[in-house]
Amino acid sequence: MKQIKNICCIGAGYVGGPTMAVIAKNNPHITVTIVDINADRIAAWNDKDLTKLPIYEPGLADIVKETRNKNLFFSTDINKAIDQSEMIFMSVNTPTKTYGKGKGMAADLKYIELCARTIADVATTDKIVVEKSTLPVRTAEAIKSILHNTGNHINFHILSNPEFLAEGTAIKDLLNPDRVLIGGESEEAIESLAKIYESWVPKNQIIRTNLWSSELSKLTANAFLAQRISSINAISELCELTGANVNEVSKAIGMDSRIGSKFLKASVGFGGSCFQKDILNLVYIARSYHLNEVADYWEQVIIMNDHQKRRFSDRLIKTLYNTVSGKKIALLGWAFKKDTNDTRESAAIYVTDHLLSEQATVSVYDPKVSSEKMQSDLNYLNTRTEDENFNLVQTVSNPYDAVKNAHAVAIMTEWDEFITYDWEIIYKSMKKPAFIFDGRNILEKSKMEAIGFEYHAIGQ
Ligand SMILES: NC(=O)c1ccc[n+]([C@@H]2O[C@H](COP(=O)([O-])OP(=O)(O)OC[C@H]3O[C@@H](n4cnc5c(N)ncnc54)[C@H](O)[C@@H]3O)[C@@H](O)[C@H]2O)c1
Ligand SMILES: O=c1ccn([C@@H]2O[C@H](COP(=O)(O)OP(=O)(O)O[C@H]3O[C@H](CO)[C@@H](O)[C@H](O)[C@H]3O)[C@@H](O)[C@H]2O)c(=O)[nH]1
Repeated sequence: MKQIKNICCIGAGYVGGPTMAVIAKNNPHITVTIVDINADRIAAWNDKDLTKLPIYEPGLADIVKETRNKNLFFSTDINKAIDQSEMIFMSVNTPTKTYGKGKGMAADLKYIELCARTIADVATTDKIVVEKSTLPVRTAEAIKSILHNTGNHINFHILSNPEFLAEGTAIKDLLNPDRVLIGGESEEAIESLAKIYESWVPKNQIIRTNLWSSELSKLTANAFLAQRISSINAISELCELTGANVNEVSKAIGMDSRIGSKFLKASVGFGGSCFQKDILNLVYIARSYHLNEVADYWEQVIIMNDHQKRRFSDRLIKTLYNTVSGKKIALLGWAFKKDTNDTRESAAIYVTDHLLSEQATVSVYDPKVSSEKMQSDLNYLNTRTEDENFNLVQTVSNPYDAVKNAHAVAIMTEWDEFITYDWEIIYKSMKKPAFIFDGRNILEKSKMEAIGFEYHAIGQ
């Protein structure tokens, strides 16, 4: 088995940063260099002020502080880091394609292909190349073809090692993973990677499969997780019409050990950079094999999620006497879940866009998301001009400013601090009747009603 002394990770994002920091922490004898084409991102990772790291994750700054410039390095010198490493992780983004064949469905593999080509061009010694990005099943075949056709007689071994961390709990998940999955063809390469994980992960939790099972397991895990959310969200709509309470239904079914209690929280709809993209990709792959029933089955998870987001804003508008025109709506939360500054595919973006189209003005507070990010998320939708978005959406750094004179408060993210606010003061500062639309079911209905609010939760 090859002793790994130098690791390079291409992509200093939400996965590359935390994953490599944890590998470096647990393997002080290995030098880990994370590289990226984005110089600003690398500069932020190198910032002395740890509050300026490009990613907010509980516990991350401490590990970066402990390892940075000891055995963890951030750099833009991609070629040098590749050449000096025996093992290279590819942790670049694989977003949904926005052009050409497969537009809106397939994964865009241009970044991963560019990584493979750079490795092929630069490498002068044998390398183990690890797919850390989430990829369509059989991508390793294309990577192999690119690497093996360089004609420079270098041996490349390709492994699939998908990442299962969730944002907001990335460090906890990395330190105590349910399992580590390694797919590959070369036993020696597999064992070299397993050895790195064995420095903190129990051996029986490191599983080995063939390449294709590993690639497909990642898409399947996300499809199953998202499917649970869409399933409970589908039931939440029925609850609202029948007097059942979705929290009670979740608890009742979750205590069945065959079902399990996790991932049964009804919400305004799941967001994040992964679930939608990975299921669309799975649907695309199924269709490309002419498996239409399989594709339709998984596509329904997305259809249900889009319905849930739209249903939330429809209900808000309907309750506010069928119009929000000229009304101020306060949004608490913009991130796609608590404890992260990531906003990709956050339900808040789509709810805001719908409310703006109905001529509402929106005021937003999020403890970790910048005003610039909120505006750029809205501008990306291209529904209206940047100036219009800027004029209609007020982004504030104090939650009490967001709710002042608002007709309704919509809770979009389950940040813990929202529960502890002085809701009496909020009530007093709002227009009456004062409405709350709790997209995360985090507040207590009876308490809110006692204060005077008209309180609407999901599935109640
Ligand atoms: N975000 C998550 O929670 C999560 C969890 C598990 C798996 N994944 C998967 O991991 C992959 C990365 O996700 P992410 O959230 O870290 O993405 P990200 O956008 O935060 O980071 C990707 C980084 O790769 C860089 N990059 C792109 N092409 C490059 C190149 N050729 N050379 C050097 N750098 C390059 C980008 O500049 C960017 O900084 C995706 O495939 C995603 O599906 C993400
Ligand atoms: O019961 C639940 C659980 C989650 N959510 C929402 O679902 C979305 C995704 O949440 P979560 O899965 O916790 O975060 P991600 O960071 O998107 O992590 C998912 O996507 C990653 C990227 O592939 C995987 O690595 C993780 O295992 C997988 O959980 C968020 O909007 C949550 O608010 C709910 O609405 N109800």
